[in-house]
Amino acid sequence: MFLERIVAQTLKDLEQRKQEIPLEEMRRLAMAQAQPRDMLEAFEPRSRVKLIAEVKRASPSKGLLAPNLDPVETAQIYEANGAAVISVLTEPHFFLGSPTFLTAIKGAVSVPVLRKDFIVDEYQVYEARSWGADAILLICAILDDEQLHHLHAVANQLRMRCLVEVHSKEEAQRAVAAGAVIIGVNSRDLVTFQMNPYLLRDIRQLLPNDCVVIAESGIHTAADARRIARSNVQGMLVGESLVVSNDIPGQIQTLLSGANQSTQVKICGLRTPDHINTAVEAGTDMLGFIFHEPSHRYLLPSTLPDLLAASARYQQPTTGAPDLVGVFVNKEAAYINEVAEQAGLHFVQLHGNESPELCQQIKRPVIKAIQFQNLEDLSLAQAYQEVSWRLLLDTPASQWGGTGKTHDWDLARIAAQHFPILLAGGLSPENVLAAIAQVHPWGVDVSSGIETNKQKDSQKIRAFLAQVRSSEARPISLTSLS
Ligand SMILES: O=C(O)c1ccccc1N[C@@H]1O[C@H](COP(=O)(O)O)[C@@H](O)[C@H]1O
Repeated sequence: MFLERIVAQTLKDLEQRKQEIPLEEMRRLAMAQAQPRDMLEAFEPRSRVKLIAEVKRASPSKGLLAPNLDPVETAQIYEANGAAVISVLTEPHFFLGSPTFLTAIKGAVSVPVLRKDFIVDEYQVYEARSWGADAILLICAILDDEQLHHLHAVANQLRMRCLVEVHSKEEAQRAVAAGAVIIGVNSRDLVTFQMNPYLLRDIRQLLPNDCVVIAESGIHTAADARRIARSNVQGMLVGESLVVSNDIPGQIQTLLSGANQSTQVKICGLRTPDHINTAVEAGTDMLGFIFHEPSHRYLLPSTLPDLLAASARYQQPTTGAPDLVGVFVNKEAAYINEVAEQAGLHFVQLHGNESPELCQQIKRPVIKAIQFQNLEDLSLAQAYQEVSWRLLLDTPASQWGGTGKTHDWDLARIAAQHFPILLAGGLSPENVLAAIAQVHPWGVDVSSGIETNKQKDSQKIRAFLAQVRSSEARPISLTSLS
């Protein structure tokens, strides 16, 4: 396994460096440094996803990426375009890095600098500080609990922050137990190098809300950035897609605006592989399935896995893989949890008059539909906001939802100023741009408006998504990122 090879090489190199500068001397050099910059502060305000931009010339999974990259110039471009932290590899054999890159970058930027190496020995922590690093990476997969606690403590004594990287639920629990406050979820399998786009969401649910969570690996497109933003992360660590880009400022803008300013789209009421394929191809973020029997869009929950298996585009492991949302009306919590588990749902949408207590019993993040009729309903929404992942505003109706009728967007705008909302009810390719401009929702949700004669219409699905994405093709200002 490549990890073992890197660690073995790291230990070999380390022995050499310890001969040149003994531990006591390295500790003294570390202590003599000026106070480090606080990486935790770089993630304020936590409501926005920040960028940790990585300087690297090569990687074990991809080989040479940018062998001639100028480390300092690249770091300065990153900072000038909104990166909150610069990550630097100093490992020379697999990443073509160097300690001189780190020291030179630290002197050339004003944001915190992270030493992102394979740290297994306290000597490397002192070394990192003596080179100017403000923070270090600790990889759970190469450390036992004792090492993790010890290295974390040494870094803290030096007032450095640690980014503690995890690849599994078990490692996430170990990181939390070690006192980690900044946790990186690396979605790339360390043995196969395969990406698991759903790992982040699964692990995020286990991490305390006050942790800073960083999405790591395979973040290339605006769709990837929107996907990680659905997992309530505070940062994304990006290397490859930046260093190989011939337009680094443009790529940073794509990712930051994808995470912070894009509109999430849910295409709802799907029942056929063709329409699922169309929605995925057109770039939807969420696929919705109606588990409410009276609806003409009803789908028997047990048929969802087969439906997805027959949808080639959903099966293709693209990094922007959409999330699955099951829509329920006034069902028991136990039933909802069972369906969610068996059908592999990522989110549960509760569209009836389910209580806040029931929302709390659901084992998936809840999207709670609210029929928002007047300003007094804002306090009702507040009660649900505490127990749901997102609030959905739909048009009040006796059949609960999917009416094709719009509601008061002025009221919706007021709600959107208080919470991130999913706007539903009567949206269509014709009116969705106006809705976004007026309400500024976190996301939009559509069903009737992409149907013809009560059947989904591929052309309308494409047109709807094209309209939403066209609203995002505008530059963002750097001040709006801070
Ligand atoms: O679509 C349905 O039949 C449905 C039934 C019961 C609860 C919710 C339902 N759909 C939700 O309604 C909105 C879409 O509204 P529209 O059709 O675009 O006006 C969406 O949230 C669906 O999940």
